[in-house]
Amino acid sequence: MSRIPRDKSLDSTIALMGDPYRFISNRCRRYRSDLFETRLLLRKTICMTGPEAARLFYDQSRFARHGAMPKAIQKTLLGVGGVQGLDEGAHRHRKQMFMSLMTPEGIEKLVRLTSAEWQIRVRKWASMNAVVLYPELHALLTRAACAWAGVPLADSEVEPRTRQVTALFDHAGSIGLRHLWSRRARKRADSWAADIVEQIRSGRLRAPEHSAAHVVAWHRDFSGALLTPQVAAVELINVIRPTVAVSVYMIFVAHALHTHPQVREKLQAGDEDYAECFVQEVRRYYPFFPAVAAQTRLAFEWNGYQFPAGRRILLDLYGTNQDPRTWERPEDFEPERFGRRDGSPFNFIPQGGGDHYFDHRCPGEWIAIELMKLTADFLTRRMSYEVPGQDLRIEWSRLPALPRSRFVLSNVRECQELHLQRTRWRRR
Ligand code: HEM
Repeated sequence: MSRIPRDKSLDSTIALMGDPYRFISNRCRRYRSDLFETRLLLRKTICMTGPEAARLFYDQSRFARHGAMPKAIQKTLLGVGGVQGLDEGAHRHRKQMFMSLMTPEGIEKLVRLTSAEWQIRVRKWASMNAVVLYPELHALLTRAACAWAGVPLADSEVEPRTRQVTALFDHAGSIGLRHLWSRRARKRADSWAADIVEQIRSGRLRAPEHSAAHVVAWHRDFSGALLTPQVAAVELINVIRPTVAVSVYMIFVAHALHTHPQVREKLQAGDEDYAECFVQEVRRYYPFFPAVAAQTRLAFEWNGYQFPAGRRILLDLYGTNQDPRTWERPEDFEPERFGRRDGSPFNFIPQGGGDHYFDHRCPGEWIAIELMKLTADFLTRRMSYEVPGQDLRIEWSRLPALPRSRFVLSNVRECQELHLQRTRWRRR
């Protein structure tokens, strides 16, 4: 039996916060192992990286999610009582509710709504000297996500709701005031969403039948009861918040187009297959979600290592997407690699691994991909712009990591002649 390598420091929380994306893979390289043990927030934690570790992590007979996420993340990013902390039958039943929203028609509708918002913004940006893209995308996506989810949003509400929803993912991983702001935003966003659920149930608000607000408000839990308004609110926000968070990937689409101009030419030609490979490479190459947490249900042995019961486990998402055993020259940005990928659900895991319906893998993966393709389409074919001098270096210690300048555009123009119809959404 081999001993799981132990990190030397008493607690590694500060080291993790300082380099959240490379903390696990750097140490695994140092220990020449796919796993090591450390303490995070004083709790013993086994950190793992790579496709074999990912396959193990998604074995539900060995790992559970309930109680695995630190409270600070529950009180901000995730909310309390949502699908992320459920296990077994209760999880599969709730997950089905999310998957029922991810139909080709549903996703196509969201892409249409987002495209209309992009068009409105491009016209506005054309009258501005400079545009900081990241905050602009927050408002654009909040409008599109709410319209899609059946959540009414008056013009006067757009700004405060955008700030609240954004704080849930943009400030959750911070400490100090930004973290407190995220906690306050969670309380406000939950009470806004709970009110919408109650309005739908009492007949004061009619949400379209297949919209997220309608589906969540009338969803019956495993036991047959309606969700409490508080839990329904968390699940409704579980649709709106991550849709707005696609703004992070959209910024990386812009960043990749700027730093790899040869890619832009290929996208301008309108090759749909290449566009798919491009956004997959953006999701592989750039950092977003560093890791996911679970805990062992029971003691077991794996590859000669003994795992104790009740141990917290962190799976390295970013490092697995960069693992040289799967990816040749992982440090190169090369969309073509996705034309020859094996398609394993455990070696490319920017939004989690395993199965969308049965595991905790992100149900919004197809949304993220389609909204990123839409972004690439706008930035290469439907508008022109310049990228003025700015600091585009990525802030690796931030969660989520972003270019320091948040991507500034100038001289924006709408391309009338390239208003081409997007081809229909197709699931791969
Ligand atoms: C912005 C891009 C996105 C990223 C980087 C992302 C990332 C992730 C990750 C890493 C997980 C956890 C996987 C695991 O625990 O194994 C997750 C779960 C989840 N995501 Fe996403 N996500 C994104 C977009 C979306 C969208 C657009 C939606 C919905 C509209 C969504 C809804 C959810 C939900 C509800 C879960 C919990 C699933 C479960 O526990 O079964 N996400 N996401």
